[in-house]
Amino acid sequence: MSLYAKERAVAIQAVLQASKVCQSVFQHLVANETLTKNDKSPVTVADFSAQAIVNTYLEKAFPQDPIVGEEDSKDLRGAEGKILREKVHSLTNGILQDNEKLSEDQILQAIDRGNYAGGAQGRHWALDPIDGTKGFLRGGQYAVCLALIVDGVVQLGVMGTPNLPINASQPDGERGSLFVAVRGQGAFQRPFSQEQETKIQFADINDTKNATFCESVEAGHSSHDDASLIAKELGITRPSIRMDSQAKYCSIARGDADIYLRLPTSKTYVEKIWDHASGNVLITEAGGKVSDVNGQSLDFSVGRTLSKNSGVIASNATIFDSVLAAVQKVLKN
Ligand SMILES: Nc1ncnc2c1ncn2[C@@H]1O[C@H](COP(=O)(O)OS(=O)(=O)O)[C@@H](OP(=O)(O)O)[C@H]1O
Ligand SMILES: [Mg+2]
Ligand SMILES: [Mg+2]
Ligand SMILES: [Mg+2]
Repeated sequence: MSLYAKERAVAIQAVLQASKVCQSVFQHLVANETLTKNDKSPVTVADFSAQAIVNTYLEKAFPQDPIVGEEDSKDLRGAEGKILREKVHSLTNGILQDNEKLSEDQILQAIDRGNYAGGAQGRHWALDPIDGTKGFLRGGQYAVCLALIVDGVVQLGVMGTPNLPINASQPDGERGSLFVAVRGQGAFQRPFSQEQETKIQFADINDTKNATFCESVEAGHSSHDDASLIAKELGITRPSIRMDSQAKYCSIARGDADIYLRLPTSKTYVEKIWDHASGNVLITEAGGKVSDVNGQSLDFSVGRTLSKNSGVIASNATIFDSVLAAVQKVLKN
């Protein structure tokens, strides 16, 4: 049996079920189901349900493993949280099998298993139950992102992208893909609808002027102005692909585009490990390279955030040094 085979299988099942709950919530979504958290990012019933589902699957299979999850149950507790709690309860159980159903208390506990502080020792999971919540709300791209970190290094990443076309050249075709990578074992994609996996890799590219780059839809998450200066520096003439969520990592890893740019918009924002862990191993296993804007590897060993890093860039290994040089030239000016 290959290394992390059980973790891989459990993570796939957990992400698939969580992705289904997100699809189901979207179908039932009404505007007032959305909460706004203090950091001004929206959080929905689906974020909570997806975290409850993934954490429940992980607890069953790996009861000793701690989890760093984005959400906590604070807004679901007490009289104030009653309506939301009931919605999360019924939607979560709507996806789980009869023998898996959870009480309200079990859901709150499952969500709060995501409170681990992270760190350099041993193994833990990093979970973003919905990455790109804003994309989810606008019917755009979002991703359920789960990664296993061992002694500070990401070893396994699984992402579910319910709205991403399985084949980028057929944008109106079937949607819903899983992306899976284990360190040293390659990167793969499969549709939600069947288990057959296909190996994926970056597009062949030798000259940056033929590249396409991906960036956030939200200018507040990655500087669009700096990205356009970097594109000019690299001779890129194609328009950028603006896409919500870690689906950007999936897109470049399978060759739909070539470069991922996440350029700091403020000196104070610190990236979260769950926003980059699964993408990190997917990029490497698909033949790419990833670093922060200073050329440093992302350090997943320092807790819940990437406090030693600033921004993220990723691309095919062949053009990576040129991309990094252009990023540094623009950001130094
Ligand atoms: N200021 C700032 N800078 C950088 N990143 C930020 C910032 N604020 C929020 N976030 C995080 O961005 C996550 C969404 O990722 P993207 O920016 O790629 O998607 S999007 O275009 O914004 O939807 C989003 O993840 P989710 O909350 O899981 O959606 C946030 O963790
Ligand atoms: Mg969020
Ligand atoms: Mg996120
Ligand atoms: Mg999220």
